[in-house]
Amino acid sequence: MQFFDTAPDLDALICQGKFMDTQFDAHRHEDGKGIVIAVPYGRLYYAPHYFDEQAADAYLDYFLASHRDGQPINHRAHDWRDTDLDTVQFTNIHWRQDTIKMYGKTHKLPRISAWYGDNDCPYTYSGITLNPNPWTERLLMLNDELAKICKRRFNSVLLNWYRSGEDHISWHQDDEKELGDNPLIASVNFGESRRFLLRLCDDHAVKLELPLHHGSILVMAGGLQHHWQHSVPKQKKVLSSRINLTFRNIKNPSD
Ligand SMILES: O=C(O)CCC(=O)C(=O)O
Ligand SMILES: [Fe+2]
Repeated sequence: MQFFDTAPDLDALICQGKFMDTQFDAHRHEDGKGIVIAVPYGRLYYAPHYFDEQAADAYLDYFLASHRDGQPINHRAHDWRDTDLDTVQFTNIHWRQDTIKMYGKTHKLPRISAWYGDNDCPYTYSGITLNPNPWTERLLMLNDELAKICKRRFNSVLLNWYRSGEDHISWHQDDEKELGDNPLIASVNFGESRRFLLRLCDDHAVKLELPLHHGSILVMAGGLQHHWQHSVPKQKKVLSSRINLTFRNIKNPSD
């Protein structure tokens, strides 16, 4: 698997107070690992290499640990695109390929997902309702790590597994009712780097691209989910896996 092997200098991401070649103000976060980018209606925390290579590798191995017919699968060498996942046992994560109904027809989502969280408050996502699995130790470790940045704990996490560059997520906003006003969403990434795109709903010319590398963290805050859309487009040349986790707070109807 090909990863970026040099941590880019955070200062190189900020050019005269702006993020790269954009018009958005940016400054270094006090943690020394990330930068804060101010955008209309919201702000982002972006740490391209929050976890070191070794820690990130261990997370990737954990999420994709699996076997078939009693034989362990080497997830890095395995071609997942041609694999029927019903024939694979995953050791740590209950991966599933969800379906979505559009114009009366059922379609498989172009990625594999899993939902984990505090209790059984169901969450409706892309028209499907998911009940969370109970937290695992490693997911709780990530939640604790995010608390350092976000100063809060999340009650749930959606895991997405992009088996190759064919898997993707189309333009959308995470603005479901259950997430409340101005939801804080923290994304953690392992495996292949993928392009993460943001655009203003009212003016698609106002946009931002952030590469999400192995071991990166991106936090979306403020009114971002109400005013911006985001997507992870197909990247035909990407042949192996990327795991993305988005930590969220789901409001209970009783809250
Ligand atoms: O894979 C990503 O980086 C984003 C996933 C996402 O936007 C979502 O699950 O809502
Ligand atoms: Fe999203």
